[in-house]
Amino acid sequence: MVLSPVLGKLVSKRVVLASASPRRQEILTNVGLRFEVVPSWFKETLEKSSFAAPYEYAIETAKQKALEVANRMHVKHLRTPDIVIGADTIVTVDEQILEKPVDKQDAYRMLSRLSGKEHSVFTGVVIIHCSSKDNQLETEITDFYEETKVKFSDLSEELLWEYIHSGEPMDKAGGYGIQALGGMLVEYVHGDFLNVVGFPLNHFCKKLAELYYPPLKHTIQHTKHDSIPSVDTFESLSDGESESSSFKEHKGASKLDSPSGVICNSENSSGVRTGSVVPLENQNGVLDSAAKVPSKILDLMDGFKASKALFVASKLKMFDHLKKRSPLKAEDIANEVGTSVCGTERLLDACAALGLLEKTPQGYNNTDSANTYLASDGEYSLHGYIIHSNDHLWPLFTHLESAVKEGSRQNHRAFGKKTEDLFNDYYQSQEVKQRFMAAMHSIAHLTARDVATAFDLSEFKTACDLGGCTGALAHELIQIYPNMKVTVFDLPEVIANSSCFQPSEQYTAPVTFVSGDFFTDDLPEADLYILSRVLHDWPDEKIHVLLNRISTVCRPGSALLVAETVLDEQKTHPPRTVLQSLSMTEGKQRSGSEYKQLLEKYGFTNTQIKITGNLLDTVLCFKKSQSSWHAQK
Ligand SMILES: Cc1cn([C@H]2C[C@H](O)[C@@H](COP(=O)(O)OP(=O)(O)OP(=O)(O)O)O2)c(=O)[nH]c1=O
Repeated sequence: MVLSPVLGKLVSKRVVLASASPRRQEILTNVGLRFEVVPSWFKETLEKSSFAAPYEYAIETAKQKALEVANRMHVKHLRTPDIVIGADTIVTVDEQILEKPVDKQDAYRMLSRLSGKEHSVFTGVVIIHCSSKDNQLETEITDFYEETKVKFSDLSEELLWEYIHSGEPMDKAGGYGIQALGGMLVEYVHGDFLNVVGFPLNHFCKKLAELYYPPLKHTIQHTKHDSIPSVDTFESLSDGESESSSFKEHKGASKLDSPSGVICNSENSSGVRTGSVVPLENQNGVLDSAAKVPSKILDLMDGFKASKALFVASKLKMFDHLKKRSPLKAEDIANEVGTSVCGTERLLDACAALGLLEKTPQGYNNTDSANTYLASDGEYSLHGYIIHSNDHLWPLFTHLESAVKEGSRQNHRAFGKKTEDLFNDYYQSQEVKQRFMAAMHSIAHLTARDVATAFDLSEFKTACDLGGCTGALAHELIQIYPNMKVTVFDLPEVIANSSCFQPSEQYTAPVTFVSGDFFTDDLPEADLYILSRVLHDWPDEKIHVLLNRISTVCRPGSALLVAETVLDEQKTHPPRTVLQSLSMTEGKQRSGSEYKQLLEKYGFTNTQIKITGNLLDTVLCFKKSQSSWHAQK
């Protein structure tokens, strides 16, 4: 995200493009945006004459398309996206709005009106920020439009019909596609070319920049406000929650039309910024001089301290104590946990500085996030995974230098044991086994909804989650698809310990647990097999055995759902997954095309990939009939 770092602000969000237009998908994919495509069902039938200007019609249509998708995802699929993007492109000539032609005659009518003339192409775009409050969908809508002027040459009847017979006009506004054969009809274009193709990318990036970083009032008159902000401005910001709160703060500021919150602090200090020694801020509040602070690099340098503070506070169950009773002073917590008062106070302050706790004169409180994700009994507790990160990943990563030099996992240095012995240990020590399962459960529970709903799986009557561990995904599946019967297949030691992770509610169709080794034992029959966070862990030889076995038991028409984080084709995104590879397992993370290729090798076809933008993406593929698979091999 070098050219338009503002798009990086969307990385941690569930972004949905409410459009079936392959051009829009391509434009946004090409700049590295990760999003889901959910075409809108809204019929483009608004009364054109009720709009004062054509662009108002395009914006309203775009808005209705996006709102329809946001509502449908919220109500029907129980998934509220963070951002829905909608667009509508129209062509106007002689004050008439032209949309997509309904048939060849209609295309002829449109193109002959455009022949030899200049016309306008308008794209209306809306960006809807969604949230869910008391199960109600709440939306904040931002819209804009872009106009591009296009002039056609005089078109002969012959050329016109030849073009129409090419089939190109039919799914395009005004009956032409400037990006392909239609380009030959065009004498000039004034304005954004991509706007004609269906998505005004430049204006979109500027709009996002305005939304996430509105210009400061005191500097705006000195700055030309027509460029996309510089790299540091956006990339230095962190992911996740803090991002959405920064969005709110800045949006609030823009509504009030005067700096407030974070921005206000920088303006207050502007009083001392008159001398030449103190660098001036640019329109985004970032220092402009050569002395500007490389905050991203500084954050990376300090990242390990923040991780360790989180790990230790979790290990000492400070978030659990604060969930039970708060506010608590440092001495109270130190007494409960058995730690020094001064050390505890420093750790609690660090957690408050990181936004995990709130500090008040009465003592410390958990934030909502700490209650949900950090307390060990939180609804989506990550406690298990945090402890695993502290006890297992941290020691491994302290030997990263050796790992890079030797190109291998450093279990021998970190734990004094070879990888195989360490693995066997997991199934001997009850405590380590429980800890590992708790870690897997944390992530599976947190990602279950995403994985279960990325595709409509209602056609499958039976599913088998191979390596399904505690059954977190299986339980989510039967909640969403009540007619589905789900089996969890995992090692006997895992199944024996899974009972303490079962949800308290009673389900009418319980999950079945079957023990076995998916490399050697018979796999249960199912219409849908699931491999969630399995493939990236194993070397190619093992994957060969596993996929071969699944392919053999899979009937034609049955499917395999793989849940993993799918890397981009360059394999540098998302960073969390790229960093995970540094633990040097024998397995590897893969890009979408690599998963597709791998699955095709084992007779799976029609591969569809859903990038959820969250922790796990999903790949769904179907078993080919035996004959066509063998014919291809
Ligand atoms: C003028 C012109 C339009 N187009 C396309 C862009 C849009 O996809 C289409 C206009 O129709 P739209 O209704 O804007 O979009 P769509 O139906 O393709 O997709 P959705 O409604 O699901 O968002 O015309 C070109 O591809 N090239 C061109 O030169």
